[in-house]
Amino acid sequence: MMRAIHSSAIISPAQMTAIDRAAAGSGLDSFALMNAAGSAVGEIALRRFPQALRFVVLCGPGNNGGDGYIAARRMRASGACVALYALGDAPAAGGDAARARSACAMAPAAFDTFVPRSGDVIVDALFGAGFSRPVCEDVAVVMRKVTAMDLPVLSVDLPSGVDGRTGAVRGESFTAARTVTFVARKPGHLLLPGRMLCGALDVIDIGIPRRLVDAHAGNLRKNTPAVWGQEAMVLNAAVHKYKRGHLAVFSGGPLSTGAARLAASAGLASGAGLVTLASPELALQANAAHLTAVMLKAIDTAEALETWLDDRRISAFVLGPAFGDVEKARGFVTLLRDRRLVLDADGITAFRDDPAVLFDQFATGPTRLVMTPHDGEFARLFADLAQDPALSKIDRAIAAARRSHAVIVFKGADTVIADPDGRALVNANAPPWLATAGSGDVLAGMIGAHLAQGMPAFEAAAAGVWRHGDAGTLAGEGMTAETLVQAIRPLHA
Ligand SMILES: NC(=O)C1=CN([C@@H]2O[C@H](COP(=O)(O)OP(=O)(O)OC[C@H]3O[C@@H](n4cnc5c(N)ncnc54)[C@H](O)[C@@H]3O)[C@@H](O)[C@H]2O)[C@@H](O)CC1
Ligand SMILES: [K+]
Repeated sequence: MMRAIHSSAIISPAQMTAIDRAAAGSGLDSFALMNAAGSAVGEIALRRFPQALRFVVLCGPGNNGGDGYIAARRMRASGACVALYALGDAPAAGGDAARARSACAMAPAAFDTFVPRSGDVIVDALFGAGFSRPVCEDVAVVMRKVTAMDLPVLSVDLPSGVDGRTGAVRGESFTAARTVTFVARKPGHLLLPGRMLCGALDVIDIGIPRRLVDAHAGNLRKNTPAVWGQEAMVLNAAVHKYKRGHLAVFSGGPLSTGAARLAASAGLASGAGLVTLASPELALQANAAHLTAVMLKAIDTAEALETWLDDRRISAFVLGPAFGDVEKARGFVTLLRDRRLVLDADGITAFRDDPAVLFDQFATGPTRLVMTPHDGEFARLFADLAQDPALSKIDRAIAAARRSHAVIVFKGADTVIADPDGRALVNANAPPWLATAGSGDVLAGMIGAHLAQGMPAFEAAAAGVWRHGDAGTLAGEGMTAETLVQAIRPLHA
């Protein structure tokens, strides 16, 4: 009776409200939806926490609490021991939550009388989509006690205290062992710190027709191969090496060549047909000593680069990893402005004093620039966006992409990929050990390879981020950037 959803859509709490209204407008019974939601929660609680001596259902004043009352009824009907506590005022008369509360036929005790005890499993139905202000101290105290006693928490929709739009914690929150949400994931399930607090996530179909969801969902998705797989080039024996793309990676000076070599080898492993390291004269020896399949070319000056660029078969470029010379970086970017380019690290920092100089050069024509900033680099180019507390990481990435005419890969454990046209993806397959020296250089090379093969910039970036996470998982804990490159799987593995 309960169906899990496998869609990659992510919908904001506001979009969820619009979907809700549309469902009511099309004649769907909103109480039936609440019944489906609450029953699913009750069933999952029974199935996943058979060790419970007592289920404690904590109900808030809104519809999240309504789901809690239905769950309590469902669990009681199966013979489980259920205790019910209500926070704040009774739900508004005539609404679904009030109806759920009276249908439950259990009188809830006052929230402040709850004393957690060993063997309790907490069903957290305090706040969900309507969470609107920091939790008060009474609630925070209970949250801290439950966490300190290590009691399992099953959260309804979201761990209470987590903002569904941003993933931020307001005041205090539960740390859930599982979260059951409805219709689709919300940003708070994927963005940090929310993601760390959700535990395992169940996304349940409560019977809202797909057409209503599609009509109100925006352009936000979870990053999966389904999003970019169509654009991934189908490689076969007839494909000439130039058709698989020629990627060029710029090296730093003699004492900082490793980062660019990592990017270059990652580009080759990701499927570029040819990769050339463009190196300063002084670093040629150091680079040559470590390269085999990657080719080497001396490029010191803007003039040398300009001549080299006559070769239009060089189909994408990576500039930034340990590049060092920011003035040279700015000059090179100007020459590369009509080419497909991944700008990372020093390539981003080079424009910190006047980001518009960079953005203007990519303002017209197809989207061809991909930037891969971590938090610090993002703040250098987009200080106002980085500092605006009202914005989520998704909002920031989308605004930055619009402003810079570039695909933005806003890195972190919850990397967001955004296109200037408003599409965005949140990535969720990266293991924590991917945060290691050189990992970003590998990512830049992987995205470069996809650009070189002709994938559109957004899909090239998304595929790079996903394959990077996949390789990290395969390489395992203790990996280094070198073993990460070795773990990159073929595009069509
Ligand atoms: N289609 C849907 O959207 C469905 C929604 N359902 C449930 O409905 C929930 C949303 O319901 P609501 O919009 O009523 O919102 P909530 O129940 O999440 O919260 C709203 C209530 O909590 C209060 N509140 C917010 N923050 C507070 C704080 N820090 N301290 C004290 N009180 C606070 C508000 O004043 C309001 O009374 C979802 O999370 C989900 O659990 C389900 O019933 C299934 C159907
Ligand atoms: K909740």
